[in-house]
Amino acid sequence: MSKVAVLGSGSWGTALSIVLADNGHDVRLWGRSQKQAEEINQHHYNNQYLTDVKLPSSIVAYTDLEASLHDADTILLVVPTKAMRDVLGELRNYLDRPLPFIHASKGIEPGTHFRISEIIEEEVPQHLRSSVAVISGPSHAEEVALRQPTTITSSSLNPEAAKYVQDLFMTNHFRVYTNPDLIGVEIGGALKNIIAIGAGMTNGLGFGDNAKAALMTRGLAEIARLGLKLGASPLTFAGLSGLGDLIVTCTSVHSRNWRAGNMLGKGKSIDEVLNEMGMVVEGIRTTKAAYELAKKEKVEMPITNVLYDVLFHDKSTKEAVSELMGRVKKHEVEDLKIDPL
Ligand SMILES: NC(=O)C1=CN([C@@H]2O[C@H](COP(=O)(O)OP(=O)(O)OC[C@H]3O[C@@H](n4cnc5c(N)ncnc54)[C@H](OP(=O)(O)O)[C@@H]3O)[C@@H](O)[C@H]2O)C=CC1
Ligand SMILES: O=C(CO)COP(=O)(O)O
Repeated sequence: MSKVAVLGSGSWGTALSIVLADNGHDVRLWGRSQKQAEEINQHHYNNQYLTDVKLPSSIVAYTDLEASLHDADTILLVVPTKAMRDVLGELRNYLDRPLPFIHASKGIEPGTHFRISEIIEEEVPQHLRSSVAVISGPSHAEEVALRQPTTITSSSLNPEAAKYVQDLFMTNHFRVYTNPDLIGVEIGGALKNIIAIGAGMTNGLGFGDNAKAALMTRGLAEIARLGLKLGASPLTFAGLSGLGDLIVTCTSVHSRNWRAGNMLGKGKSIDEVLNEMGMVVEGIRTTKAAYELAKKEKVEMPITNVLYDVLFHDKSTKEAVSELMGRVKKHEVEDLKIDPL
């Protein structure tokens, strides 16, 4: 059995801690809030992030990062993307041995356009990490915490590391596949959040299922277009970390990205939305990163581009829809220009 330091005690870190504890692992769940740590250690609840879910008593909460890492043999990072560098920067001061790093966060960093595995590689010296892996797929914390059937993918450039993650998490209600396409898995997980904001927005504007299906399908096309340019396999985008996660995030009331988009579609400002959410909406920052990356790579991403203007340049949501619907005529599948019979 492993001793896992889970860094990030929000909804997803807590839900994954339940999976690990159910599998018999020792979990040290690190977060910033003393009040929350006391609630977990004394009463076995994290009600701020997972209301009314009783946690296994083998989950021990920490606010001292060094103490949480003391005898850990595995690190699971689950903080929002914007906090990743700060946490890694502190963590590396407390390690004196190489450990496997796993992350479960979904984002791309604006400016550098790094995926999270790349941020880990930059922040943690090689002699302190034995491998880097990601776990990603259609998995709302609220359902995982209730032990409802969930499937997910683990990926690493090191096949043994992906298998280690599979063994670490796999239970009879949490099924883990492996996929060697690290770029595709991380890009799919991060970019589906942009499309989910758009899907929520169409709902807020009063549109129905046709608009949602259109955004999801054309959204997947542009995610795959960028992913392929970056070296991902096209098949990954049809898998759990691509289409699977896109479906769950664009159609579930649990999705914070969908809910944020829905509020924007109803006319709320971005500041009002963020104040009301109280949880991370990764798609906002990732929209900026993907917008920049698409420009740099010269990849056409029309949905990302209009959402960038809505989120960062006050374009109205109605204008965004007209702009998308009024684009020049296109082939649906760029490479498939079959001559008519
Ligand atoms: N929720 C889900 O269903 C899923 C989420 N994810 C991904 O997991 C990642 C985490 O999301 P999630 O747990 O849902 O987010 P939540 O909003 O539920 O919680 C965020 C957590 O991050 C902590 N945090 C915020 N800023 C910092 C910081 N600077 N340093 C340390 N800790 C910080 C918060 O602490 P505090 O309370 O002190 O502010 C809180 O514990 C995201 O990348 C998300 O996309 C992936 C799959 C599913
Ligand atoms: O990634 C998720 C589900 O797989 C969670 O999505 P949200 O961050 O939109 O809630």
